[in-house]
Amino acid sequence: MAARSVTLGIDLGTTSVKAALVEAAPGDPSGFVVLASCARAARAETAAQNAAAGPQGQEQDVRRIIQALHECLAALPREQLRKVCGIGVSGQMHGVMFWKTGQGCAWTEGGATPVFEPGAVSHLVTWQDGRCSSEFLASLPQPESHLSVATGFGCATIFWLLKNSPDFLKSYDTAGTIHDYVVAMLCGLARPLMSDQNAASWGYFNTRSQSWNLEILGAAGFPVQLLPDVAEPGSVAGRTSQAWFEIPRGTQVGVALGDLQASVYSCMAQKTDAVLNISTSVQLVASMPSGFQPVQTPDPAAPVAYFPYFDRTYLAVAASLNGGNVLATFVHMLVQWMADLGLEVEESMVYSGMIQAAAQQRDTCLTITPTVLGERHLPDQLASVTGISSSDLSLGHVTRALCRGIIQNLYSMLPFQQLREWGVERVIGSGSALSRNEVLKQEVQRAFPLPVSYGQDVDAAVGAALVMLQRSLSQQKS
Ligand SMILES: Nc1ncnc2c1ncn2[C@@H]1O[C@H](COP(=O)(O)OP(=O)(O)O)[C@@H](O)[C@H]1O
Ligand SMILES: O=C(CO)[C@@H](O)[C@H](O)[C@H](O)[C@H](O)COP(=O)(O)O
Repeated sequence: MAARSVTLGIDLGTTSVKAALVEAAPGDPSGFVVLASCARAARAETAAQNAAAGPQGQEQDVRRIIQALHECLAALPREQLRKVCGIGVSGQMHGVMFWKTGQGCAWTEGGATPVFEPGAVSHLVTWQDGRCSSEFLASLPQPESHLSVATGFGCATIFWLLKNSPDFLKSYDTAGTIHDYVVAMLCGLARPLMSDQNAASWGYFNTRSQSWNLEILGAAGFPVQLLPDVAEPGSVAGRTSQAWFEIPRGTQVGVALGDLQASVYSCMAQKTDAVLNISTSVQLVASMPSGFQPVQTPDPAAPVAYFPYFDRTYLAVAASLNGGNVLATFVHMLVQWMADLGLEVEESMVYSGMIQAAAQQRDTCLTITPTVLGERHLPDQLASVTGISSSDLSLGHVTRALCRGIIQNLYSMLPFQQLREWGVERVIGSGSALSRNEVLKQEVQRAFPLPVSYGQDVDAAVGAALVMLQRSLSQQKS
C-alpha cells in the first residue's frame, strides 16, 4: 500500500497567517482533501525602523508574524502533523527583511515542542511601503527585465536604505522575503533560496535568464551580496533541522512561493479560468499559453504585469494595491471615530454590520474610487468619492459603493474584453476577504459577464501544500 501523503501549506499573508493540511484523495474530483486548516491575524504592523521613511513607511514585526505562525501550527491536529511529509510555504510578495547569517533565529523548547524565535532580524518592509517616491524611482537605473520597479519592491527598498540609512544595512548580511526567511530558519540554511516568483517581485530580475541584474545593480553600488540564490519553484530548499510541532525532523521544505501563484495553483482548474483573489490586496489573473514571453521592455504605466508561474509559464496579473485593505481602513476609521466618541466596538462586529447593511442596499449612486494606496501604474491617483447626495449616506450605501469601487477599479485595470480575447470562460473567486463578504461577491457577479465560482478561504496555504503534495506523489511513483 502506498504511504499516506499529507503535506502542510503555510501562507504568510499581509493580514493573517494561514496553515492547511492537505492529503491526496484519488477518489475526489480535485484529487485532494483539506484535512484541517487554521488562520490567525498577525497584527504585525509597526512603526518604521528608519524615521526617514516617514508616514509612507509600512513595516511589520517579524516576531509577531512568527508568533501567529506558531499559533496556527498549535491549532492543527497533532496526529495529522505527525504524518506530514512535505512543507510548502508562500507569502506576501515584494517585501524584504534582513537578518544576520547564523543568528536569524534561536530554537527553543516552546512548551511541548521546539519553536524558533527570530533573532538578529530587521522588520519586514512590506509591499504596501510607499517610501520610494516617483522621483526616487526615476533616479534608479533602468532594469533589464520585463517588469518595472515600484515602491515596496525589495530592490527599490534596498536602494532607498542604501541612500537614506546605509548604516542600517551594515547590520545585516542576508535578505529575503518573510517566507524565504521561514524556509531558511526551518531548514537551518546559511543563505536563503528564492524562487523566481519572489525574485521577480523584487525587481531587477530577468525571468528569461533566471538571473539578477548583477552588473546594473553592482554599477549603482547596490549590495548585491544580499540577493538570495535563485531556485525553481516546486523544488526542495532543504529539510527541517528540528522536529517542529510533531512534524518529524528531516521533512522536505519547498522553496517559498509567491502567495499569488500559490492561490492560483489552488484553484485554477483549466487554462480558461481567470482567478480573482481578494485578500489584503486584490489580483485578477489569467494564464498565458506555454511559450508566451513578455516583451522585455518594462512599462511602468501598464496596469497588467506578467509574473512567472511554474515551468517557465507566465500569469497575466492586474495587481491592485487596493483590495480588502480598503475595507479594513474604513473599519479602522469607524472604530476610531467611535472610540473618539467614547464608544467601544469590536472590528468583527463592524465588518458583519456593514456587510449586512450593504447586502440590503442593492444599489447606490455614490461612487467611490478606492485607491487609497494609489496603484503601481498610477501612484499619484488617490481615492475619491463622487455623487454624494444626502440620501446615499447610510452605512449600506457607503459599503456597497466601496465594494463596487474595489471591483470596478480592478476591472478598469483588466477589462472583461481582454479576458475574453485570452479565452477566459470562467472566473474563480479566492481569498478570505472575498469568501467572507457577500457584497463583494455580488459586485464580482455584476461586473463580470461570466460564470463565477469560489475556492477556499485559505487558498494560498492550500496551493503551497498542493505543490509539495504533487512532488511527493511523483516521488512515490518513480
Ligand atoms: N470579520 C471580517 N469579515 C469580513 N472580512 C474581513 C473580516 N476581517 C477582515 N476582513 C477582510 O479580510 C482582509 C484580509 O484577508 P486575509 O486573507 O487575512 O489577507 P492576507 O492573505 O493578505 O493576509 C482584510 O483586509 C479585510 O478586508
Ligand atoms: O502585488 C502583487 C503582484 O504584483 C500581489 O499579487 C502579490 O501577491 C502580493 O503578494 C500581495 O500584494 C500581498 O498579498 P496579500 O497579503 O494581499 O494576499
